[in-house]
Amino acid sequence: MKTFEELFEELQAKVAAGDPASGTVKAVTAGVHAVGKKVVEEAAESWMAAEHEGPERAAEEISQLLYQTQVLMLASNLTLKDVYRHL
Ligand SMILES: N=c1c2ncn([C@@H]3O[C@H](COP(=O)(O)OP(=O)(O)OP(=O)(O)O)[C@@H](O)[C@H]3O)c2ncn1[C@@H]1O[C@H](COP(=O)(O)O)[C@@H](O)[C@H]1O
Repeated sequence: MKTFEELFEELQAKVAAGDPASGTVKAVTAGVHAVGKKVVEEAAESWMAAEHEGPERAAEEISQLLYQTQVLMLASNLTLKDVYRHL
């Protein structure tokens, strides 16, 4: 189990190191357009799971949405602080 902050720190380190085994590095390299599509896909899957598939499936899809959101932040050179200041 990891928190939102711990996951972002892990992904940031993988991107900074250019870890060749990392799916995140590949996704960030693919760019904002490709990552943005994954965010929209996971948002739709989260909605459908919450409405039709029950809480466990919804939690699973929402975790993927949070992950893809962090990938979009990295592809956009945004930090958690950049986002948190709008909360
Ligand atoms: N939380 C995630 C995570 N959630 C989703 N994904 C990836 O995002 C992609 C989602 O693709 P798909 O939409 O095709 O997913 P799917 O299998 O169809 O699943 P559904 O959306 O249909 O349910 C897959 O490649 C998943 O592996 C994730 N990849 C990584 N992480 C975390 O990021 C860390 C670093 O990962 P790497 O960068 O790959 O080392 C890992 O330790 C994990 O903690």
